[in-house]
Amino acid sequence: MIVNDDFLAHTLRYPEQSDVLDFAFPSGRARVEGAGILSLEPEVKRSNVSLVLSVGIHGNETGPIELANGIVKSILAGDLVLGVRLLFIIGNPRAAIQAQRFCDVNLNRLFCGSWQSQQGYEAQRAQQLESSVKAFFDAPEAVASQKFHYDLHTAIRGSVHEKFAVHPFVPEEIYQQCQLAFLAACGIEAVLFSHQPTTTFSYHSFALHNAQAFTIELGKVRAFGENDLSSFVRMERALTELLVAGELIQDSLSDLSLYKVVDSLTKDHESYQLNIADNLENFTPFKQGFCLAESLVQRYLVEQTGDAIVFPNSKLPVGQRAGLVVRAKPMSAFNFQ
Ligand SMILES: O=C(O)CCC(=O)N[C@@H](CCC(=O)O)C(=O)O
Ligand SMILES: [Zn+2]
Repeated sequence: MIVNDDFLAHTLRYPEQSDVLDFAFPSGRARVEGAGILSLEPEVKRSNVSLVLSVGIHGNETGPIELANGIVKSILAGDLVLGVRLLFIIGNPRAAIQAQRFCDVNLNRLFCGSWQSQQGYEAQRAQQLESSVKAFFDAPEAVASQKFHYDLHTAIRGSVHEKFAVHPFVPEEIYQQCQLAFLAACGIEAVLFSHQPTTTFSYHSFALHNAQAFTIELGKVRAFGENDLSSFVRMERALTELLVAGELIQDSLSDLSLYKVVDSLTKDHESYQLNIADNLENFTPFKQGFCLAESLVQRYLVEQTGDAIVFPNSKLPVGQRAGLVVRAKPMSAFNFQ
């Protein structure tokens, strides 16, 4: 089996690959650790960054897969010189082939060991991804480097802010200004600050590996070949600069909209429903007292005018997250270092 420069094509061709494959590329050495998992070690010594770049954790979120695969292709072909350590992950190859969000269960709820109480393809996949990330961040080469994980997604709905990021829950509430300035340079318009730990992939890398880690939403879900790659140019430029020069390019924070997550909605009963239109956009605000969700168990009333919903979804099993309620905050409400 030979890996050519197109790792996406390789992954879709061999979605069940379990063999490890080592090969050289013009600026370093590569290892396919399993289906959709490619680690790249640059030739340059003392790389100052170890970056996990994951895409397609949800199989049908193809825009980020095409974007990141294009950059990795340029590195493998020798058109870009890799300057940092990279673990490139195409998260859910089986679901990507089926053009589905997932096969058995939502992969992005199975990290931090949650896969242990689940069965099926995604449970096995979460275990495999956790161990690849651990090996990557625990490697001796990572010791002196900064650890980053950017987990790229696209949203099911349209959004008032087309591109936005989810910041992991940080108990001490002190945030890294240079990461937010990097997100701004990537073309991110809004950041949500989580209010509690989760079992998402990015939270896992933050909590277990002390990485600066974010879920990044780059627009709306579209099929392979239907993405407008020109909408990713700022993200592409910022990632390329990071991969080649090890630099987080910076943009002013002044255009970023900041939100605190105030509640996580949970589907608490089969009768659970969200009282919103199917085409309502993420970040649409509500009036105080609006009954946003209800079931035979309870009702959720909006606490404050302006509170908005992100990721609303009630077509999921009881017990799962049905959306995040967020509240806009001024920059002065946050502490940065
Ligand atoms: O649009 C949606 O409803 C889902 C888009 C998506 O997959 N978002 C991530 C966010 C993860 C996080 O909260 O950090 C997810 O739901 O897994
Ligand atoms: Zn997703």
